[in-house]
Amino acid sequence: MALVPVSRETAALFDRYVALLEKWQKIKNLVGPATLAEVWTRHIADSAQLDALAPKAETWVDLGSGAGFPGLVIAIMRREDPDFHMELVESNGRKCAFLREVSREFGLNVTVRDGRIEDVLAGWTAPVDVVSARALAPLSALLGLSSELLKTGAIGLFPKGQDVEHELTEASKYWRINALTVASKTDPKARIVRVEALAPNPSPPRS
Ligand SMILES: C[S@@+](CC[C@H](N)C(=O)[O-])C[C@H]1O[C@@H](n2cnc3c(N)ncnc32)[C@H](O)[C@@H]1O
Repeated sequence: MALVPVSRETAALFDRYVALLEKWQKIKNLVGPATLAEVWTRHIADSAQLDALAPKAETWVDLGSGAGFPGLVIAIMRREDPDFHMELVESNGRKCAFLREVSREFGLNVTVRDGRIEDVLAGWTAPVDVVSARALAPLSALLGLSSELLKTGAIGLFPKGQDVEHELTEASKYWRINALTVASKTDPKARIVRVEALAPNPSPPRS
């Protein structure tokens, strides 16, 4: 966690979170087994670095949360802010059970939406400050999934690997994107795309 320093209390909760993840992993296989050896850098710090990119966000929606990256990590960091609320959208029932268990045990202000992103967001009307997704889909598809939230003022935070420029070029065929990319603190080849505004490209390529 030297890459993304947190308070001693938050570090202690991360310890408990990792212990629960390791316990559940044995029977529920929540994350890629090879990634567990590097859980602190690969999952916890990699998720925690998003906090500083939206420090005033109060309502945050994390798509395809898996075992809680980045959504549950952010909810742990913001647990003392009474106005903060995290929505985790995940279609895998085992992962939802884990997300609910950690949220309940830590008393977090989290709602777990057990369902497909497309269905959960279809009827969404509440204002959202941030929409995030890590390791879910190419940027173009992420923008499609989250476009209604982004068009109504949410910012998007999408951690990406070394193909980020290609993904931005592809996505800009379909979208006018106002975005900046931020260097990752955990991986020198990775970047985080921060989408600040989105509109459809008026002349998308013909399919
Ligand atoms: C590769 S995992 C990434 C999990 C987590 N974001 C991370 O970075 O570790 C993708 C997750 O998205 C979920 N997922 C994929 N498509 C989905 C959909 N259409 N609706 C809801 N969840 C979805 C999967 O069940 C899986 O847990």
